[in-house]
Amino acid sequence: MSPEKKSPVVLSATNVNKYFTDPVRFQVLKEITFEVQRGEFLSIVGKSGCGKSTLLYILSTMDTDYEGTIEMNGQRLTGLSQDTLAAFRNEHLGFVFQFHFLLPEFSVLQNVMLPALKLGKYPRKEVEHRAYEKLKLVDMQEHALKASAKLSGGQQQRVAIARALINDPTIVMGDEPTGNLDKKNSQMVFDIFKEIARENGQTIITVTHDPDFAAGGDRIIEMSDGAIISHGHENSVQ
Ligand SMILES: Nc1ncnc2c1ncn2[C@@H]1O[C@H](COP(=O)(O)OP(=O)(O)OP(=O)(O)O)[C@@H](O)[C@H]1O
Repeated sequence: MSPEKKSPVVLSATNVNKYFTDPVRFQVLKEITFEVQRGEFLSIVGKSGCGKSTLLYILSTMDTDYEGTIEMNGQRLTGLSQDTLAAFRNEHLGFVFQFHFLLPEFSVLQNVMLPALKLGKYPRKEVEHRAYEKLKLVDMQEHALKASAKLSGGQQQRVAIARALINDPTIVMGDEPTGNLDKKNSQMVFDIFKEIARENGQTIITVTHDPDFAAGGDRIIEMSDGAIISHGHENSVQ
């Protein structure tokens, strides 16, 4: 693809280093530098212990104890206060984990509405309308009024995706989002991610051990021993 056709960069990490000191000091991330484009579906892979989750935790803005620079949406995030980062996260980032972390006693609809109520950008009625839209996207609208604890694992993960999407995040981050799912549900999660990247230009950054999931995206970054050893092929994001 020619450079002028490239989508804008939504995330850049520059010379990111991280050390753990317990029980002994060791460098867990080594000079991590890469960019991610708008609408790109990126997977980060590598052997267990190579530093994938540590990197994702930094990209998620939850870990601020690192060297180097992280920028997202053209904004330098490194050095910002915890409050500013929390507000940034809620507005611009969505998270899907291996375990869904839904509040079991709340309804599906309430779980999905929560991040939008916290954002405070829309009146409650509008939030409810948006939540139904996101539930429709993941084909869970018929379960909106059920307690989330009453759903199957795959259904709960789809609700967790709807919750991650409620504020229309620029970037959706996943840490093993299919790690706990069977093949059919994994495919469903993959299809939803693919659709929002293509249709809405949302960027997907996922740490995964699932080779099919990684292979179906636009690009694979491979890590080994705290460093990026392959940036993957030039993707075809328009
Ligand atoms: N809080 C911590 N303190 C000290 N060492 C840690 C801490 N968290 C992780 N580690 C170590 O850092 C290394 C990278 O861990 P990380 O969880 O990022 O790897 P990973 O690639 O995500 O592994 P997996 O695929 O098994 O989830 C591992 O050696 C791990 O034991």
